[in-house]
Amino acid sequence: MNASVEQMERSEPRVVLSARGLRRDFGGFTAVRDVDLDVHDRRVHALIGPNGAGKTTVFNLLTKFLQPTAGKITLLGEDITRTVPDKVARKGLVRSFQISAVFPQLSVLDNVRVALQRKSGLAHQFWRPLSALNQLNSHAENLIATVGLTRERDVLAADLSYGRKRVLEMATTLALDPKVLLLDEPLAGMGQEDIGTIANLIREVAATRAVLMVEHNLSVVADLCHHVTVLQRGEILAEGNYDTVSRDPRVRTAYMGTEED
Ligand SMILES: Nc1ncnc2c1ncn2[C@@H]1O[C@H](COP(=O)(O)OP(=O)(O)OP(=O)(O)O)[C@@H](O)[C@H]1O
Repeated sequence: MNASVEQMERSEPRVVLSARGLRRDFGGFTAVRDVDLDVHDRRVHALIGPNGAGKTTVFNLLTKFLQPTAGKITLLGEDITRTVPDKVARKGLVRSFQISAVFPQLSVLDNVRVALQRKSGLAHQFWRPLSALNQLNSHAENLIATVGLTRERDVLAADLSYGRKRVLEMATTLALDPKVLLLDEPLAGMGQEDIGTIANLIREVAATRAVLMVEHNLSVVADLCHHVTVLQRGEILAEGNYDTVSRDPRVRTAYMGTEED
């Protein structure tokens, strides 16, 4: 490792995505209010809170699927408050399970190749046969190995179990090489074995990028996340590492009766 890389590894990770004074009104109802958020490179950041707290709305605001009523959003130092979703994704802010569609009638390999094709700008060559994607093969094989799907390489996506499908979605998302990865309840509906696989994958993925995730499974949040932001009724109730927020009496009250911990 050269000296500058080593220094970067040791230094405090930089903020890659930030929001200031984020607010969203729906008619007379304020779903998100005064939200300040800093998401750091090489860190897993969780957004948690009881049902209706505003987590999905914050995700939709950050990915520009919703326009904020007020506030500012910055990605890699650039103001993206008024940028359209497609452009935000191309700048490196990608929400998994959003634009990374999995095609059921394509194999695992072809799904990843198609995703890589989009990233490489070959997408406009749609009239070419699938064999035109061969140049992307080795990259696709690497990605499939990274997520642990090598054995299922030639299996149709439709024939994968639910958990393995989510792993494939992760691969197609990573094909876009996001700088900031937003994961919407990545462990929802999964069995214990798949939870372990996806959790390890998220940890690996965050070694080279930022991850912001909405997650209800608090033991996974405790295990995986460096930083936790707790929302309640659209506002930030508490933030810090899991130990700090889980000991906060306000957080315990907010969760009382909705989560066991
Ligand atoms: N398009 C909309 N129009 C009106 N109200 C909305 C709209 N979208 C969300 N809301 C309201 O905003 C509040 C926050 O909703 P949001 O879906 O962001 O919460 P959440 O924390 O993601 O909840 P959950 O954990 O249940 O998914 C809720 O009261 C919801 O009813």
